[in-house]
Amino acid sequence: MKLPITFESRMQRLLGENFQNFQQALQQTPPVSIRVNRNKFQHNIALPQVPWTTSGYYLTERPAFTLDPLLHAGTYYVQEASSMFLEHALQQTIDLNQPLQVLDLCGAPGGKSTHLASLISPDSLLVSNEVIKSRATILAENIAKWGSVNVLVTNNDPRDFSRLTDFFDVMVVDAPCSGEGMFRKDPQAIGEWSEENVQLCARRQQRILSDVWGALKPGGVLIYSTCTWNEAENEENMAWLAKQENAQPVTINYEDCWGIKRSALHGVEGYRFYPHAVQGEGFFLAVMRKSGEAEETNYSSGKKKKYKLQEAGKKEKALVQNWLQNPDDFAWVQHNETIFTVPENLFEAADEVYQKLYVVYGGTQVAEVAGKKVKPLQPLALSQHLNQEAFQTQELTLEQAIRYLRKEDICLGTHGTDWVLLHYRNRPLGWAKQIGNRINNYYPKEWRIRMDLPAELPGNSVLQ
Ligand SMILES: C[S@@+](CC[C@H](N)C(=O)[O-])C[C@H]1O[C@@H](n2cnc3c(N)ncnc32)[C@H](O)[C@@H]1O
Repeated sequence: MKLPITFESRMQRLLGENFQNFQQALQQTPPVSIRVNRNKFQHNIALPQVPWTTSGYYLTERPAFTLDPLLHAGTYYVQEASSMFLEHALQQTIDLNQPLQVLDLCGAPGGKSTHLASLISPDSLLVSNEVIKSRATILAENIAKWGSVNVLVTNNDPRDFSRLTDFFDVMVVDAPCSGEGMFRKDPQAIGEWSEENVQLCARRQQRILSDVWGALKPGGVLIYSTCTWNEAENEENMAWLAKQENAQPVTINYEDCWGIKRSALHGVEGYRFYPHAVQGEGFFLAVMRKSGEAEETNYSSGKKKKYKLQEAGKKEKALVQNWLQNPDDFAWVQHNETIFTVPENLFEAADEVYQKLYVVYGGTQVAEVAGKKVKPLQPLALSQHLNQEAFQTQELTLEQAIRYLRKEDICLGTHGTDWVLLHYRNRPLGWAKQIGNRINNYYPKEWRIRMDLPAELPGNSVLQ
């Protein structure tokens, strides 16, 4: 691997005697890791654990993830191990049992957002944002697969968040960066690297931070991360924020044996992940707290409030409400023919977000209703709150599951005239409609597996 000279000399200065180990580590195969959705998969997992999270595991090799139906069922997410340090950083800075309003500003494809969705309490709201439209669609797909109901996916520019003053208790900014920490995993990134691009990224990150800073409550916490090592995009940006916006650095404690390097510059602390010292890719994280104290949130303006979220019609709701467990815990909302839910106690906060931002996906999409015709929607199949007893279910073999996920015809040898919830290893994958002895495949076209199949399908899921 040929590294740019200016990058090499900077790393030499940063790492001193460890530089040679660093260079050697860059020649090795990157570790592979997954994070398990404990709301969907509770069994013991006999794999080595990522030390800074309770749900991350290392695999010994990279399997063909796309051909594992359990990935599509949202039982795990393929995520680089260093990034999972977010969990430890959050646990050290905030009480995750209390109701929180959390923003993941640079959310796609969804690694940190699905992690946050697992960490926050059920009465907390996560707004997961992505500025690039096509990437926001992928983010929404991954959120729907994870199956949490308390997440809204938005597609907004950071500056739009100025409409939500003092709204969030926690803000995660996993900023677009020059990607030095990804050189091993993605050698193409080396060709795109330049000192000018580093400076450009650093300025863009400052712009992003000042655009969203007003949306963080006084006393709230910012978690800033990048997958790069230069100081301009990391400690220097945090020092700039401390000076510019009156933010205080927060110290994170952790085990020395984890191999994470603590850095300090201009009084700001950061946490650095190098491939020769940790089992993971390059990563930087810092935590800052906004000065001041939050005031109690009060959404009502005194006048009779006009909501953007419209209650579902009584008749429509009656047709579908037993499709979720504990239906009274949810506000049932209707937009045209689509019925979806958000947790009842988050309705006001969710409505505020719908009023101020462009929400591309919210809560759990349950059904489309037209007259007496109802069609269950894919996110319902993957929801953590689905009431499976309301449906006929059918277990698929691996081959049938892959055919279903490719949106091909499948033959089950069954008869009937109803919706069928298809399972793989007891976990819902999606819907089909039985019409006589035929099965209509309702897997979303945009989500289908497109890769060519190998001569033989891999027998085991990584979760076995
Ligand atoms: C490092 S990636 C985020 C990865 C994500 N947090 C995860 O864990 O899966 C950075 C994201 O920032 C988005 N982005 C690019 N330019 C941006 C900008 N000017 N403002 C906000 N986000 C931006 C990119 O589209 C990309 O999805």
